[in-house]
Amino acid sequence: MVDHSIIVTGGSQGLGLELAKYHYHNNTNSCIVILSRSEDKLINAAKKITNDNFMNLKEFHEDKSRLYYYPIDLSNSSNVESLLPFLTKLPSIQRTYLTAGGASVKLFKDYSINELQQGINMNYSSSLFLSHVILKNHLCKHLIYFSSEVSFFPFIGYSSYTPSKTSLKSLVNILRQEFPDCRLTNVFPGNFASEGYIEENLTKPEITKDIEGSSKPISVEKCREIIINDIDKGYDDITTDFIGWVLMACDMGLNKNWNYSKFWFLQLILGVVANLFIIPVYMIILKYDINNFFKKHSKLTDKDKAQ
Ligand SMILES: NC(=O)C1=CN([C@@H]2O[C@H](COP(=O)(O)OP(=O)(O)OC[C@H]3O[C@@H](n4cnc5c(N)ncnc54)[C@H](OP(=O)(O)O)[C@@H]3O)[C@@H](O)[C@H]2O)C=CC1
Ligand SMILES: CCCCCCCCCCCCCCCC(=O)[C@@H](N)CO
Repeated sequence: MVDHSIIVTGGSQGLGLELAKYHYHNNTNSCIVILSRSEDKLINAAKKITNDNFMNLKEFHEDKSRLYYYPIDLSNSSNVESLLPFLTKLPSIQRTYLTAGGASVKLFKDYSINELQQGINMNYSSSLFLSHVILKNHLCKHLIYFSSEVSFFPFIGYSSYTPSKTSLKSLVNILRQEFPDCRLTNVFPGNFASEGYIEENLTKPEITKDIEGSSKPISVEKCREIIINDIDKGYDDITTDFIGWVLMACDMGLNKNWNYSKFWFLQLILGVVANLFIIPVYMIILKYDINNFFKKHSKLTDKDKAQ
């Protein structure tokens, strides 16, 4: 008997698909809805989750299927508002995973204006608008946001991505105050080997790879396991590797009263000590490395010009 629903945005690939698959097989009394832009990708994902027992949410029929897909660009505010009638038809929504997002990683000068707009759309608007529809209409009491470890520490290469992920973190802190009855989880993943991650690595500058080297990519399954375990234990600020935990410690500041993360008190102390003694040294070394990167770069482009 289906008695609740779980929504997963970005459910057509990567971590979103993995979360949908997990809940479909482990919560057999739930109805799962996956959302993303591409209908083809959604249908392929639905086939991976269940061989043929899935439907378009527009034809919702609780007794016929437990898996629904809905093609939608979640960064389009009027599209998102028009989802409301479909969402209200669902059995009570227990969790909403706002997984949609993704990074294109290169130097600022190498983006087109359109790519910069896409960065905001995918990583901020896509979670902002759906949260509004859900919270305003009391449709779900547990929303899970996907920021990133980069939201604690912005660095070269991620200019089209990090500012939006930091905005999400800030949004969640405000919404926790405005919706005290709701559980708002913020996940800050480190690298994990999804389709999106493989693609971003094709353009990622060497210096960016060097800086983020301590966040070794884990598998999508492992990432899902860490997140679900932490959610089940009651944590609401979740990182997926050690460097993420350290970076969160350094960033706690005014958030500390709203942070519910693993060993948060230890984090708070470590953060104070690291900000005083370790980070300033690290930042000097980083500045030196970035200078060298640009020197090497300009030598290479000079060579190009000479040829
Ligand atoms: N992989 C990593 O190393 C890390 C990832 N993250 C974050 O975790 C989340 C999942 O990452 P990952 O699995 O790698 O992502 P992928 O890039 O592999 O997949 C992104 C998903 O988001 C969907 N999507 C993108 N834009 C929109 C939109 N405007 N409307 C609706 N759906 C959209 C895509 O589907 P479609 O193309 O069909 O729209 C796709 O299903 C993302 O938010 C990402 O930023 C955070 C830290 C590290
Ligand atoms: C003591 C202080 C030392 C500071 C060391 C800095 C290390 C930075 C690690 C950042 C890892 C970022 C992983 C997430 C990347 C991401 O979100 C994308 N891959 C998206 O797909």
